[in-house]
Amino acid sequence: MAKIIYTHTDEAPLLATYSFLPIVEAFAGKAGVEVETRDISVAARILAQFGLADDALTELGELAKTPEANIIKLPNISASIPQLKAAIKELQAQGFDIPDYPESADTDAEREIRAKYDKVKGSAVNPVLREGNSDRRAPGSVKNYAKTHPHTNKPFTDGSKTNVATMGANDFASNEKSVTVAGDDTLSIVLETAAGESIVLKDGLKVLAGEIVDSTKMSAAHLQAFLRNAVAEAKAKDVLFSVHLKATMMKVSDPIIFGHVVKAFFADVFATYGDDLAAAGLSANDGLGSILAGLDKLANGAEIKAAFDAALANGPRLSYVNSDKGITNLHVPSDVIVDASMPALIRNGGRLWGVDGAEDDTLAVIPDSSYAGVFQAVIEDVKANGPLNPATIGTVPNVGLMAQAAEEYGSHDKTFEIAQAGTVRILASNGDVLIEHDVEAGDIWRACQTKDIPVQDWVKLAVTRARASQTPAIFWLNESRAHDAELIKKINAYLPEHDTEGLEIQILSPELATRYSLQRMRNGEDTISVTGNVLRDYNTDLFPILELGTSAKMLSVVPLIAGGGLFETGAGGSAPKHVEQLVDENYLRWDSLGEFFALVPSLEKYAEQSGKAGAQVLADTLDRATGTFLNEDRSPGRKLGTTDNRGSHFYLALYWAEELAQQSEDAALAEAFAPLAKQLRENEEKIAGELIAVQGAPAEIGGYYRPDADKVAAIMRPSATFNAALEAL
Ligand SMILES: NC(=O)C1=CN([C@@H]2O[C@H](COP(=O)(O)OP(=O)(O)OC[C@H]3O[C@@H](n4cnc5c(N)ncnc54)[C@H](OP(=O)(O)O)[C@@H]3O)[C@@H](O)[C@H]2O)C=CC1
Ligand SMILES: O=C(O)CCC(=O)C(=O)O
Ligand SMILES: [Mg+2]
Repeated sequence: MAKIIYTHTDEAPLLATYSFLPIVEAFAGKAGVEVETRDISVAARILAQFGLADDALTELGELAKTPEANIIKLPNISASIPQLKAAIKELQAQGFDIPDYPESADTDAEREIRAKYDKVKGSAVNPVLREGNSDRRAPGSVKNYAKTHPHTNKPFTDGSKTNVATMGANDFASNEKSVTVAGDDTLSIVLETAAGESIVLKDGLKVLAGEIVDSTKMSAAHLQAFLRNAVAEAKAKDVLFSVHLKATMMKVSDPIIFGHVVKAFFADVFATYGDDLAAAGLSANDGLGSILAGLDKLANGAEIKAAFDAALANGPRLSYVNSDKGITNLHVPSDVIVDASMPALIRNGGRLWGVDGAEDDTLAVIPDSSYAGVFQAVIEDVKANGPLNPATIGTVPNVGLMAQAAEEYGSHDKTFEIAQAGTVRILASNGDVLIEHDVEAGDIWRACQTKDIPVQDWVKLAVTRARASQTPAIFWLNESRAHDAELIKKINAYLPEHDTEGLEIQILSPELATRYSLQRMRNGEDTISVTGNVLRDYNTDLFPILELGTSAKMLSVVPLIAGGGLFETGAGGSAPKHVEQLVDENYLRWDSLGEFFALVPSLEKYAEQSGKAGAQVLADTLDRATGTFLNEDRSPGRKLGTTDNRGSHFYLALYWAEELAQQSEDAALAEAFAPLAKQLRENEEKIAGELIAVQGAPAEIGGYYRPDADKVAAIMRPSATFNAALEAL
């Protein structure tokens, strides 16, 4: 039977769910729309590994491959190792019998535990559920709202020293090699060491005919040299030093690169004390925060702490995530995530925050050059032409290739920090060498796969969106990159299968595509970016943050290849700092517009799947209610004493109930909702008052990764009047 699955995730979206889901359930129930929930939070996923919770993620991953899928997916934590350890500790404290994260994996038992936790680590949900390509855009109503209520993109100062530093050679971009396999096969990845030993890194790697396979490496020696130069450059130019990686989504490669940055920034400390730190199991990959927290275990911990302090004082000035709490850019690998951090920097006039909280120009280090040029191109444009004006600029929606773990999403089990020098080869089952790279110890080698069906679907989606919105579509691909060159061949083969008459469709390198899109944007024109997986991620924070101030207001749909729907909420993340604010002052700034937008196509899909016309009425009325919500400016404010997330849900419920009461397609629904609409309208001031009255005091939720359900429900639903009205529906 048709049903909508609403996911419980983490952090701010989870808190918001405790307020919004009861409204959804009450409204859906009246139209006979079945809503179920599944818990895919990092805590639940850990417990599932040890048989202590249902494995909802595997279940939903299977469902996503069927036409029945109708899943609403809120942002979830892609956990770094420090986050994973914190979650484990919290669950143990709550009485769950789960093992510690093994620092080393020397025994079979340790390896087994490590393997379980590795399944939870990093971007573990999205690649499983995203069995389709991505369609993310700002709905017209949101774009119009942004034009009439523009946020501020600050100007860069004259002579701003902010720039991106990137390798440009000896990195993933420049070392890439790629092939398209002719037939179905099973590949293996083998390292032949300089001493002549063959080590199988991975075998049983199934590929399908027409699949693009690529591999590449980042040279550790060149990465270190690049980073030492970048540290020196930041010092010489007297700007802040900041690094921008994706240690969550690129869960194997990027924490290693992050570790190199920590070691380069604190080169002298590691030269003197590196062995002591390693012996104590303190890894640079986990960040400065983890190292500092573990120093008290060491006999010479105080001495090492003093060395870190001296390095911080003498090195280039480091950028800070939270200067009040002394949290630097290098503290936690998951604190600064490039998709959100670079646009936030650009929106802020190219400035980040230093040790004293003061803003300054920064050297933004993005080691791999595959996509760093996109951010540099935006910076150069804004320096030359001034900030982008949200009141007048066009929009850049995205069609992104990500289905079936396309591109970097599929690299997790094929990324290796090479232990010994030699040659890594990808071998066909008949022994043919498909790709090979010479490697040194410490190099990061990785392979990606991109299946043909997702590429066909992506090209089709691009043409469909270009046609539907009468907007040029630009494929952001660099013909001199090996993988992109293979993709371009496919695009040239598949585009003629579609009616592209009268449409502008081009292939431009990411840098040129950025400049072209920005130029059109400044003319008020729209341009679809059709990209691979990583640029999908980057562009769907970059452009929304510049256009709308946030990516929370995006419509984010994943038409699943098997025919079902995955409806994501917004394009941003789980906003950890919002949880902090709720706990400190009982105020939740999370904007649920993404959830409202997701629910409309989900209800439409349900109507199609179940044949229940009432679901379509719910969708249509919710769509109109969301329009009123925007017109009436009911999104949460940022400050205490204004409507927060809970208040915004009340207003949505009010407008939705009124739309339902007024519509004439379904008389029974109109009748059912008339009393609720009346009651909410009559009690508007009282309910809004009850929701604001609780603000200002700390809120205890009984956990961070697995908060206490009753406590959160009480905190997120504090209006007795509103609760009673919903109850009576
Ligand atoms: N789809 C998914 O599952 C995603 C998950 N993540 C995960 O989220 C975590 C945090 O990632 P991070 O990169 O810091 O990104 P976040 O988006 O969580 O944080 C950056 C900022 O985005 C803004 N923001 C995002 N969504 C909303 C919203 N609905 N309402 C209001 N503001 C919002 C806030 O910025 P401001 O102050 O400027 O308003 C927020 O502080 C990580 O674990 C990451 O892996 C990240 C991206 C997507
Ligand atoms: O999968 C992840 O880790 C994050 C994904 C993300 O940032 C996005 O989809 O925009
Ligand atoms: Mg993203």
